Amino acid sequence: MIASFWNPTIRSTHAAKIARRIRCDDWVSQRIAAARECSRALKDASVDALVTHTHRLRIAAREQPSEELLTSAAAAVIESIRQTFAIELFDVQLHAGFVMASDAVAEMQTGEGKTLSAVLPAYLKSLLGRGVHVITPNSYLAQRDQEKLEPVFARLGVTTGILADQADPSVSRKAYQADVTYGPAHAFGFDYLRDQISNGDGSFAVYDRIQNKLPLSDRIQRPLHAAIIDEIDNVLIDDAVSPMILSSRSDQQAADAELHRIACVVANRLECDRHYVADALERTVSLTESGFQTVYKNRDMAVHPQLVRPWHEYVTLAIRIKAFYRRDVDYVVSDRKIRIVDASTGRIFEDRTWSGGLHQAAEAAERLPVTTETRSLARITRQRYFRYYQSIAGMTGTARGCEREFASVYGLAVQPIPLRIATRRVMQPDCVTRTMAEKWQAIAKETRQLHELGRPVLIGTSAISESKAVADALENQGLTFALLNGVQDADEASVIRRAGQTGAITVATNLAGRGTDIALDSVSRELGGLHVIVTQRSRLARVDRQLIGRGARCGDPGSARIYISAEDDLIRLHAPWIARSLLRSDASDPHSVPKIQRQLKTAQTNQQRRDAGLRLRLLKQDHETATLLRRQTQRR
Ligand SMILES: Nc1ncnc2c1ncn2[C@@H]1O[C@H](COP(=O)(O)OP(=O)(O)OP(=O)(O)O)[C@@H](O)[C@H]1O
Repeated sequence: MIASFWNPTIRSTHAAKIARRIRCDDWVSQRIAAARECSRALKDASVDALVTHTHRLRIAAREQPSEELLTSAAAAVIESIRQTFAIELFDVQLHAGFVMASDAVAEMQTGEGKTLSAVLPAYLKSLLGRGVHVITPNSYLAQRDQEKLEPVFARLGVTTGILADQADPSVSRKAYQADVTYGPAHAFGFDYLRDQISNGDGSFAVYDRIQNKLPLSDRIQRPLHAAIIDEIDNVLIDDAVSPMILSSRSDQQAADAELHRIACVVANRLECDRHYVADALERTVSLTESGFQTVYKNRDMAVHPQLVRPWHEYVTLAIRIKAFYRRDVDYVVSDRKIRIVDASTGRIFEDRTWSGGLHQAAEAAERLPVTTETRSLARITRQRYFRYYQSIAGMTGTARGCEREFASVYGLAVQPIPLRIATRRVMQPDCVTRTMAEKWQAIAKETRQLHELGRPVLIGTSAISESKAVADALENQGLTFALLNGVQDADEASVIRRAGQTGAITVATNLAGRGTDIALDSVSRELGGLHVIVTQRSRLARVDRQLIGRGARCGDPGSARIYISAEDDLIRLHAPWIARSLLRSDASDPHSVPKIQRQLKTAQTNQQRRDAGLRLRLLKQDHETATLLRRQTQRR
């Protein structure tokens, strides 16, 4: 059991078996035709009739899941969506729904209508009455989708719930009692950990829910059954590089606060390569012999009564903060607290802290009160948590490149869904500049030209500091814009609602990079649709593709352009040789652009490989810890 649970070959074989079925064109077209046929019998059915239909399917689901059940479920979903929104589900949406109902990943291009595609698998899995989790990368998308789809499910007699941020356990418990529960991935993971802590036997890392001794009625979650994951590459891959850790938090002043402050002063005196060696990719620092001598010059520090770790570690923490962590990029300061920024979504984590004293080093560097270190109460990797579901499925516009990891880690096959209609997106040639300052000017100029034509423009930046730089450049051009970067008070939903209107200019961090649907008004559609500006290539190509996918959706017109400068993070940190060749050549020479593009793509592929290696290491560690704990428990 444990061996098969961890065996990548068994998982990949399982994925291949599913893939053979869902890749069969005949199977798909027969299912779609049968569902359409069956939905005709339900046309204009009353709510009572639809609820009765669901009731019949629930009985059938308990007896034996079958192809007929799938067809009847699809028919009910088609009809409920038709009655709720007065629209007809497209074939590609049904196709994606069937793929997910078969426990696989549907790769459907951005803007093709994934939100509605998820209704079919969620409805089908809910028929067993054991709860379905519809998991999104963040709370905004969870709430938006639950509000939008609640009437569709209600018409079918299926209840929905939403996991609110920082909700009381009793409120979350109620949300989990619904047939379909929406929420961000971290909320599900942390509720699982909360239940394990209440269980109190500390063995949760090895034994899953079966082992939990807490009565079901006292747990927040029901036993994990089915998960449908939106933006599945973000949830299961990008965010899986670090485990979910539930910790006890205290805002009290740390006993060793003064030591962190002194460490900052010492760190400022040390020189890179002379006193320490820094690895910018791993964000690690090691002291040289000369560094050690300088750090321990004052011998009293080695035996200071408040030390909770060796003195030189305080100094290396302070150096790491100084060298690698940037305000308004990696963290923000608000209410005299450090708040971490999620690099992949641009969101600000309200309740997370760095561990191992790093958070305290950042507080000291920012001259804030230094708080007590959090104590880790429970942890779980995302890989382990999601494997506890009896079935998982998901959807994304960017699964390409992750197929092997999906198969070997989660047993998931990936099925690309054909485009409904050819995209009308015009990719403008990349714009290359030497410096950031030149880039901001070029972006402001292009924005003004498009704004004068009335076209809406979305400028997607990689960090909060960058969004502020763009904002300054636009203000210098006398342009009015909406800023969405997580630190301002603007209501995210209303900014997104206006972003596609004629003449709108929106500057956003990755907050608007995934899942957001920017609707055009009729005039902006006539004028050529949304123009998306990518201010720099991200370290992962999938993040760029998602941002570009905010425009030209569902057959709409639109365009996009990527800006590149020698000072971009991807170049600075991961491919400095590109900066050298860029500075040597004429940046405006169009012949040099394809070469730079190729080099940047290689840098992105290398990053993807490096991250995959990190996740593999984490998985191995997790497996080893689990095996060790299991042996210890058996010996007891
Ligand atoms: N069957 C349909 N008929 C008409 N409009 C639809 C249909 N399905 C979806 N849409 C519309 O298409 C737009 C895009 O849908 P949606 O946001 O679900 O796309 P998506 O694939 O999730 O995009 P992303 O990959 O960016 O998350 C929405 O405005 C939605 O209302």
